[in-house]
Amino acid sequence: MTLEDVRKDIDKIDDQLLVLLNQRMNLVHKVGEIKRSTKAIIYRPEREKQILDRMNAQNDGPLNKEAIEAIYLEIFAAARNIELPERVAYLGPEGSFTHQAAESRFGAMSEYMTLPTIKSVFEAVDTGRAKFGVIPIENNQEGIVYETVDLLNEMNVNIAAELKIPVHFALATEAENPSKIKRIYSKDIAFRQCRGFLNKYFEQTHPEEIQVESTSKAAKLAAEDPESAAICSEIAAKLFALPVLFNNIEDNSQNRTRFFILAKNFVNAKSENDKTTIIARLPDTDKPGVLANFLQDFKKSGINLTKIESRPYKGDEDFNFWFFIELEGFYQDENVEKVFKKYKNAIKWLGSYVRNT
Ligand SMILES: O=C(O)C(=O)C[C@]1(C(=O)O)C=C[C@@H](O)C=C1
Repeated sequence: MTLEDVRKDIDKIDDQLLVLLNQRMNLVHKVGEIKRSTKAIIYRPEREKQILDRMNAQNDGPLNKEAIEAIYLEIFAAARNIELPERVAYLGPEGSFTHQAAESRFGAMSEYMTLPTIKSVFEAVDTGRAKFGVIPIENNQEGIVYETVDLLNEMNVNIAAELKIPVHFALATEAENPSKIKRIYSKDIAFRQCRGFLNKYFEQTHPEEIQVESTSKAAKLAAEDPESAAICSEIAAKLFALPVLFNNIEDNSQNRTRFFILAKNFVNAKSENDKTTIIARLPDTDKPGVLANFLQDFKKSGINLTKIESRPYKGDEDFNFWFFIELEGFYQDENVEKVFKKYKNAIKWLGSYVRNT
């Protein structure tokens, strides 16, 4: 078979794929009409997960799980846009890891709002300027983002979904090789996380390290200065058409960030593998046993708590704390409901959503 022949066969398959994709989108359009008449929610992460699991179970390659997911997430995003175009706000700047996270879930067709602070993303969702908001909640190396936790306590928005993405840094530059690089731009945390790489490749030349407020700003500056490089995300390098010289230069390749997708008045349907996030404002936490008894009630009901963080009441003179808590299960599960009922005045439910591994 010649290259021409194979390409002809590929064209035939693409023709069929397009017909099938459009048939799928016609059905999605019908789903949209049904949902509009019943005022049902468009974004159904648990249904998307169910489809992905079904596809992966019957897949026998050569596409791997990640490739299937990437293709299908783009199909779902296009489908949601056909049902109803939804605006997505995310913590910028463009090219940030949050941008990457937002695109991985909402695809290329969605309308995005790039906002400068976590608070402004919450406000955009709260006021309806955006249907969804994407913000970081924690990094597995650096810990929790307290600003996000505090805003979840203060504002009234729900968690519609979580997603975790690997944090990979690239060295992007117009320079041909590391010896020509005189300056490196990046964020303090990125310099810290790539120290091993920097020591190895720049042991002789010691370029100046210039700290800027974001890795996308670093990419922008490096794109204007051929004697420099940026440590940035791949998406930022792409945005400023900056060639990537080295990929995955972080010392710890396990580095992952978890994001929440926020929405107003959002309730998921139960899936097979749910998590729930709540805030607990227990009275009298300075008295012995209050917190212990509360935690015991979860244990007695067989509920696994996966996270607990304590936060101070702002403006409070005493040392009282409220708690950010995550647990396994769905808010309507009998055992979860029972504990929630007992503490109904102390618990603020933020969301139950399908677990993203
Ligand atoms: O099944 C639905 O509820 C749909 O809206 C369809 C669909 C899909 O493309 O399969 C699209 C969006 C939802 O998030 C889940 C699934």
